[in-house]
Amino acid sequence: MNSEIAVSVTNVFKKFNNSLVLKGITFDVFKEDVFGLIGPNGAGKTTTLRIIAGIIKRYEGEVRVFSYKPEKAKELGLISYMPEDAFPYERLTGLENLNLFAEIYARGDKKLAEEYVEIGIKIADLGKKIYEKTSTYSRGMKRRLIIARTLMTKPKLVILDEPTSALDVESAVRIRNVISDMAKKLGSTIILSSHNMLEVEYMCNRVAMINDGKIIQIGTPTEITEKLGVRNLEEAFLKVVSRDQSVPS
Ligand SMILES: Nc1ncnc2c1ncn2[C@@H]1O[C@H](COP(=O)(O)OP(=O)(O)OP(=O)(O)O)[C@@H](O)[C@H]1O
Repeated sequence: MNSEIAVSVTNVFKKFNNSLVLKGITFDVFKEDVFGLIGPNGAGKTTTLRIIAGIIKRYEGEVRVFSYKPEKAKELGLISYMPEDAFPYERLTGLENLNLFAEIYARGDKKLAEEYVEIGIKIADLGKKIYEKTSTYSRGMKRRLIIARTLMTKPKLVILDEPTSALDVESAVRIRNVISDMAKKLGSTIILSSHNMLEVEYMCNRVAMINDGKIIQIGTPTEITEKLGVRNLEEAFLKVVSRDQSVPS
């Protein structure tokens, strides 16, 4: 496993309207990790991802992405971020969506744009549907196209906010496989968020559990489950949360 640090998050605090939503978050992500940030609704996953992606710029603490500040890493094109509510352009076909983004990211290099699209078509794996307007796509197909669009430019850091939320089992499994597969093939570092702990256990080599703006466990899924003497990450989460709540602060 690679032990070079891709992303470091050190003692990060974030307030929204005087309400503290991140309460001193610290973790490292290693190069080529598929790193899962897991926790319940409102725990602070999206806020953390948006800070790493260079979208939220005001916070306390230090974040580095390949040694750069997130804004700089974003400017250098090192980060590709997929928000939870990302959708393709519905008036365009799947292929036109991929072409559009490939042209933007290739900055005039036609050959590179073609290469991106070729990779995108493979990742999306939509068959003939790729030639149809995305307004005719199911939710799972749209998600596959968006993930293809996010990964096809071979970014050094891919950030996926809830990549499989609201998908049926079959679509979720396909997307999980694409993510695990592409991480290996493209050599990208991937950070994803999810509240589905079992899926994260399957997909990620390292995870951080976040609850109420704090990291409560970090490690490989096996390290965490063995340390806590439980069968899976769901049980681990419940055990840590109930233990924390039973200790007066
Ligand atoms: N722009 C904002 N303004 C005010 N409060 C915000 C803003 N963004 C997030 N919050 C609050 O910060 C907290 C953490 O939200 P965040 O979206 O990071 O959680 P999450 O773990 O991603 O949740 P979910 O799983 O529901 O997407 C929540 O209480 C949320 O209401």
